[in-house]
Amino acid sequence: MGAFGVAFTHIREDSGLVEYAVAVLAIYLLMVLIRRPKNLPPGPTGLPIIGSLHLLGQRPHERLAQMAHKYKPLMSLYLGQKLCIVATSSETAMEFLKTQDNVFSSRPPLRGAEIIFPKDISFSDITPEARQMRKIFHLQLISGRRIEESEHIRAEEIAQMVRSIPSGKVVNVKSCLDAMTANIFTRLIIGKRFMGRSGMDEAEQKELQDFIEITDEIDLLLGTPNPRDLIPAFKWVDLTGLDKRYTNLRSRMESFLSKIIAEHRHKSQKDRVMTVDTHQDFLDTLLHQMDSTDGQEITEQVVTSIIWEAFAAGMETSALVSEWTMAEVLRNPHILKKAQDELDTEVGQTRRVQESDLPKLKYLKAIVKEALRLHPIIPTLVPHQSNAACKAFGYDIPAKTQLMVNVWAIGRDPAVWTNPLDFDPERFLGGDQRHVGTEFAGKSFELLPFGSGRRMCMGMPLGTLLVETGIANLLHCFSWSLPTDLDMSEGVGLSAKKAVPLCAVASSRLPSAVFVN
Ligand code: HEM
Repeated sequence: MGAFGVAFTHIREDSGLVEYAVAVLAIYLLMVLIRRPKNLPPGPTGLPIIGSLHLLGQRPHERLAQMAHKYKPLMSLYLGQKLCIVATSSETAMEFLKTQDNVFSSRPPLRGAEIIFPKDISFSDITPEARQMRKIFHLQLISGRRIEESEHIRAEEIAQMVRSIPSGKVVNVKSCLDAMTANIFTRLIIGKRFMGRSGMDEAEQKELQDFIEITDEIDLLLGTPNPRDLIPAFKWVDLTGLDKRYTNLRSRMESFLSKIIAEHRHKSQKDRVMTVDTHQDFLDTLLHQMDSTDGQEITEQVVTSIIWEAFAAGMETSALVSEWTMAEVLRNPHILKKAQDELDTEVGQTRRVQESDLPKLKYLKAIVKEALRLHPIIPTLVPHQSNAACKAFGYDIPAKTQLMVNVWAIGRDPAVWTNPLDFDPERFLGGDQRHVGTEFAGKSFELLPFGSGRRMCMGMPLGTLLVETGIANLLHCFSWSLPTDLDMSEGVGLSAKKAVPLCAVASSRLPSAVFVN
């Protein structure tokens, strides 16, 4: 059942409330029909009250791509009562993310985000206050200087991951990537290492368990559409129980972090439980900012939002891209071989890959780019919203219209990509002259796994560095084979996860001394 299905199951369970809601909505609907704007892009008519929600199915990006065949690459539809436009071509994406980026750089208000992440970056409009947060987020976590300073963390965690992989046995590759990514992010952000530690006491195990549950719940709740966002008559009733879950989650996030803040404040770096790093982590710098402005600009509420947002935005996305990339390489042995040949030539067999090797690894980089084309983790981007009425392609788009850009469908458009469903890194290396200069940093509108323009992913340099170095190490250190046929299906929901975790057999291909360092 898709995320929309999950949300509406709760409604069906409480039929009394449904009757009440239907009566109120019938009246409301009449008013809406009378006020429906004219000259919109084409799209499905939709049903009363729910609009076209029922058409979205388990993987909305797939259904929207099918609908775009019928209604053209710019279509409009109602999700509940919310008017949405969907861009499904590089031209329409460019119109909204570049030409009219200033109009479409707002976010629609989402009840979940308002409660879970008040005063955040990703779900707020770019106000002067938010600009200040974005600056701090950039400077203290993901700027070039910060990335350079934290290289040792990524190197140590990747080394730990390859050491933990047993030779000749079936390995759950997804779990290895998840643990490595989580450790990098927890060390960068709160100076702690949670995963794969032995000898944890009860309090530490509880802390780890809390961390996993909170991050899973954030992911689940943000991926579950709330009828209150889509159908104004539901605004006053929490029919699905989602609001209660948001509030519970937020208080768990606060209490988890207040303990960590207390540790940061009251213990010296050396004494901190589980602390492994001596440099300032992201939380240290936020607390410093908070103290130096007397909490005027940055309050503990803001710190809580930004810290959890950094986990939510960077951790799972990077791990999922890594898993899809590995899966594509392992099901294409000729690509695996070519990548290993490149690694042996450029790095040799007497040491592991380091970040400084990456500029030489052109084929490896093309592999990651190709995985991002076929498997963008946020297939229709985080929703944008117009902050003023505008015209596009001859249509009238009212203010407060939601924009979805189906980057999943754009990356598979046969008019742009030759054999779009084939995994073919060569297409970026001269195999298709049209794509020799295609990149994913927001300038090539046929490849937008990080979006483009003002709301583009802020963490792209860190995310790609982590994915490329992790994948390079896994391919360099091990020969790989698949124990069974690889299931490449996508799970349900708004983000593109692999439905079945990747498992494979790894055998060491480098001398054992290489694994020690
Ligand atoms: C390879 C991994 C990643 C992928 C595929 C990815 C993808 C995306 C996408 C598609 C968006 C939405 C863009 C839009 O709405 O137009 C986004 C937003 C964002 N990402 Fe990433 N991301 C990744 C890693 C990271 C990392 C490591 C961080 C930082 C720790 C990060 C921080 C953010 C933030 C703060 C936003 C919100 C930007 C805004 O609303 O202005 N991401 N990301």
